[in-house]
Amino acid sequence: MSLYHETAAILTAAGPTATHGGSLKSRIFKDKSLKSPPAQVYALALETSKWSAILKEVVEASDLLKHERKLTPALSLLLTHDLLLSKSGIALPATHGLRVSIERHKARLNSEFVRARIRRRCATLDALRTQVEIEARGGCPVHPRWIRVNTLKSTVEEQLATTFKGWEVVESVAEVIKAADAFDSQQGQGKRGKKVIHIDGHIPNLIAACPGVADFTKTEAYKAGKIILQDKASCFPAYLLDPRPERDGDVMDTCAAPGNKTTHLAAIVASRVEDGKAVVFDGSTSKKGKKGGGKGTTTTTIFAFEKDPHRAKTLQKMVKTAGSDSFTVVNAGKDFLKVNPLDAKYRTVGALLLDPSCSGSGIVGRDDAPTLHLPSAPSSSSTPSSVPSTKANPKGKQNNNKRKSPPTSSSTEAKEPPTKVLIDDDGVAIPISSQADLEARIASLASFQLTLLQHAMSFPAAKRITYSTCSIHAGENEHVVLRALASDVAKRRGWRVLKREEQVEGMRRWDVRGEQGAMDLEGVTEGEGVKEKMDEKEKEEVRDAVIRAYYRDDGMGVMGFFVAGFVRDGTVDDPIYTNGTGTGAAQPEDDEEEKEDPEGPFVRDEQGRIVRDVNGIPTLKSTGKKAVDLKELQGEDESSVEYRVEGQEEGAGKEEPYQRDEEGQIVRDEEGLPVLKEGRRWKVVKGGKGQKEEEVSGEGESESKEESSEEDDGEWGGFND
Ligand SMILES: C[S@@+](CC[C@H](N)C(=O)[O-])C[C@H]1O[C@@H](n2cnc3c(N)ncnc32)[C@H](O)[C@@H]1O
Repeated sequence: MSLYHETAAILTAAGPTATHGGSLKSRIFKDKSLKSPPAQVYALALETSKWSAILKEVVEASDLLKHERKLTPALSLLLTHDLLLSKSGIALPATHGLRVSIERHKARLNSEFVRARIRRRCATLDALRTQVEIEARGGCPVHPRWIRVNTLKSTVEEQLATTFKGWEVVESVAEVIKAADAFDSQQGQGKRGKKVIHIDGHIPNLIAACPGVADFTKTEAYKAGKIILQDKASCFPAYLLDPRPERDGDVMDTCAAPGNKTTHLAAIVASRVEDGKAVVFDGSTSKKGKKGGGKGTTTTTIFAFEKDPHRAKTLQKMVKTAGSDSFTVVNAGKDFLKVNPLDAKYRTVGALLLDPSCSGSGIVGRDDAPTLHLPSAPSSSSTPSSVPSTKANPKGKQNNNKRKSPPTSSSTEAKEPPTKVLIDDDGVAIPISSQADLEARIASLASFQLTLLQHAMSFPAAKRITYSTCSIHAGENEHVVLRALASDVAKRRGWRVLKREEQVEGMRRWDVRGEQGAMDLEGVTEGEGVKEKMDEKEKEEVRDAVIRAYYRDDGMGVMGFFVAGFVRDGTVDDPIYTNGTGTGAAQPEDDEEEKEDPEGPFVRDEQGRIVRDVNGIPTLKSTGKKAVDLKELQGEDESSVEYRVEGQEEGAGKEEPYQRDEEGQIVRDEEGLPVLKEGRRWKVVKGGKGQKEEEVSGEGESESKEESSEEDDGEWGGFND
């Protein structure tokens, strides 16, 4: 198969029927069956897609597909591209059938191409080239290359002296954008970008560099994890979350791969260093009741979850390269929704970053193919002429009226492609052919995003959350925030939005805030409480609190993005965490018992606290003796337990479980109770045949439940909100 056939197959597989498989680049580079060099296939596919709107006009106006019935629409685009735009022409031998079939129409194709350029008011091919590049990025100018210096491994100073040695540091991002624009208009002419960088004024340790100078992925700094290529807007969530070990304890990144934000969190957490250790949590007051009475000098843990096992591998690699693996636990292939917030492992998680899958509509101009415009194939009834018509469409108009009816095709490629293929940020391609399609897709994503956010809100010690998307749709952004705030879990637990004046300095100064139009709540259904409960003042507070970024010519040079912060002060808490389930929630353990059992069966001290021995076992008021140690019973085989029913003869009616002495007498302890055979234990139950109701209530039960939750793997059946 030729380069052209292989590329055509790849391009058309990304069309209407493709719903998965990742970005164009990853599909090509992972395709082991390709005979042509993947880089060549990718360059051809990408460039032809960029030019396809113009090439489609050229192919249709010249009737190429009518005359060359062996050509498919995709092949015609690829060959025309190389014929008209590639310096080296068509990459086939001069006698190759495909090459011949296109070159015999060269004059006609050329003149249609000139017409297409003039229609676009471009005096030169270079001007047209610039226009095509801008259109391919959705009408936006080229952006700087954003580079985050990973402070776990390097410093801005070190990078200026090494990776950016010889680069000029300019005062504003606007100067970098200007240089980037200049480079953009010269693309394809072998020109390089200008060596200028700007140190960002909003996000610490972030650099904007002019593209087209260096391939940073090839630098030593990149390979060593000293620099990370991450758009400025994508740095907002971790920076806004502002995790502080002494205040927030452990941190969770709930949807983590590939790991840009996980590693950013790690760098921020570690930047709180004072004593050489990565992170120190002092186990202060709000953590009362934790195992061991607080973590003392334990390092903070970042728990990262990634549902997709393949993406999780990238995450693991990135965490390691960034040097944060010693305090990041990667839960590979783990669905965050199945994580039990009450699991003891997560009882000190105070800050969560939620960056779920979204429509990706803010990512324009990323390394993927723009929409492919395929020319219509001729209907099977039309008669091909053997020679190219030089008179078709003499006025140079677009030949749209030639085919008023939908194209009938002999080739599957001839099908009209969907209006747009929405490639979400996980690389999933969804054909969107109507506004209704788009709305349905956004609604489905929003419902999943809201579920994740409510789940994050249910973690007992959580006090801070950021929610972010790289979407521009209000349905995935402001609406999710408003719906989450109106939800039961938010109300019950006292979650509110992190106001602008409470945000970290750089984010406070970022002026692009929530969309006014989004506050009309168009598309949000009645009944969720948002429309009913939220007044205008509250909505305005939210609008000013949330942060947006747009991929457009606004001088910011960033991708489309959205982030909101949530906080709760922790004085309001959910009864589920304080009803004696022993989850380590904000309420002290003894208070929980107080609620459960105001009088209680246990001996108390003068302050009303239950008296316990070193093992935490309380003393029964009724007997003055220790309550039965359920902890020891935990995990034992039921058959090893002998139930002694109050008021009954011990062991009555059962196979004898007691020890006997040499004379055959039952061995008894000082209280007269028979001593059980080895491996057997007493358990006291209240009267009644076969009942196994434990005499020790409340706390004992909660202890055993807590233990078992510590042992499980954190999988969770769901939070019934
Ligand atoms: C937008 S990406 C995250 C990007 C990442 N935060 C970064 O900055 O590198 C969303 C990720 O969440 C993962 N994901 C989606 N649903 C998830 C879930 N329920 N639990 C864990 N991961 C999930 C997806 O597989 C995808 O890798």
